[in-house]
Amino acid sequence: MTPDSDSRPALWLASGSPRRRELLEQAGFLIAGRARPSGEVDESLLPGERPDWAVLRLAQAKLEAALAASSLPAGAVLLAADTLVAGPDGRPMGKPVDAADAEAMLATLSGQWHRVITAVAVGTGQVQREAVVESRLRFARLSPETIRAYVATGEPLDKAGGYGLQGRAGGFVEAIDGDCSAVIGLPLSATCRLLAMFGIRPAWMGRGDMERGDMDRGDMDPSDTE
Ligand SMILES: Cc1cn([C@H]2C[C@H](O)[C@@H](COP(=O)(O)OP(=O)(O)OP(=O)(O)O)O2)c(=O)[nH]c1=O
Repeated sequence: MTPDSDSRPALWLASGSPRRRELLEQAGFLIAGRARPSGEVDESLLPGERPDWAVLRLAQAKLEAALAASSLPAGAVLLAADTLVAGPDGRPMGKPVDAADAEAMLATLSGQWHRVITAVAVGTGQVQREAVVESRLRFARLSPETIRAYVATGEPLDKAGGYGLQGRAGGFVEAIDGDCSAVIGLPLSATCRLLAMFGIRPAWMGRGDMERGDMDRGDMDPSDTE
């Protein structure tokens, strides 16, 4: 899809995460392009910051940085997100800095319940809306050999908490209470709801449905909502 010449809403990704792109495409959204941030977004956490506050702050910061980069076409609706793991003691875990850090994270999660929290922010230069979705997962006990071998695959290094539910670490998860898509990086149900507020729906729904306004998620003006 090319940038909209007629100002119809078009989805632009303020994210470089391949998982987020795949999840949106899997749900049937057309992605007009990637909106790159105006500068580097500092993802470091504030002292004592709660993980649910941190993901919201960071998703908003990513969205704002991309909105600040000019040259987006009229009708561009941007989407950004952030995911953090909150360890068994509640402390936030971002992406591991190296293999040793990944091993330490996985040892902390071994045999324990923990939370994965994702915030998604959607908006234009005028209006932004956000959602925060939290899931709980319990890991099986992981031996040091399992942890070492898993980290050696390289899979954990670009993922919060040092694992990918959608990958080899799917075998570590004994129980999950929440939204799998949110764990992988983008809560699809909440995202569909937010995008619908901006007039963006999956391509398979067709524009006829949008124009008739007969879908349950309503094409509302996001500025009319709380
Ligand atoms: C827990 C978990 C995280 N992740 C990923 C999702 C996110 O990409 C990543 C968390 O890092 P983020 O900082 O949220 O995102 P990102 O840097 O990958 O991408 P961007 O900021 O450009 O949008 O961890 C998985 O893929 N699977 C999982 O099971």
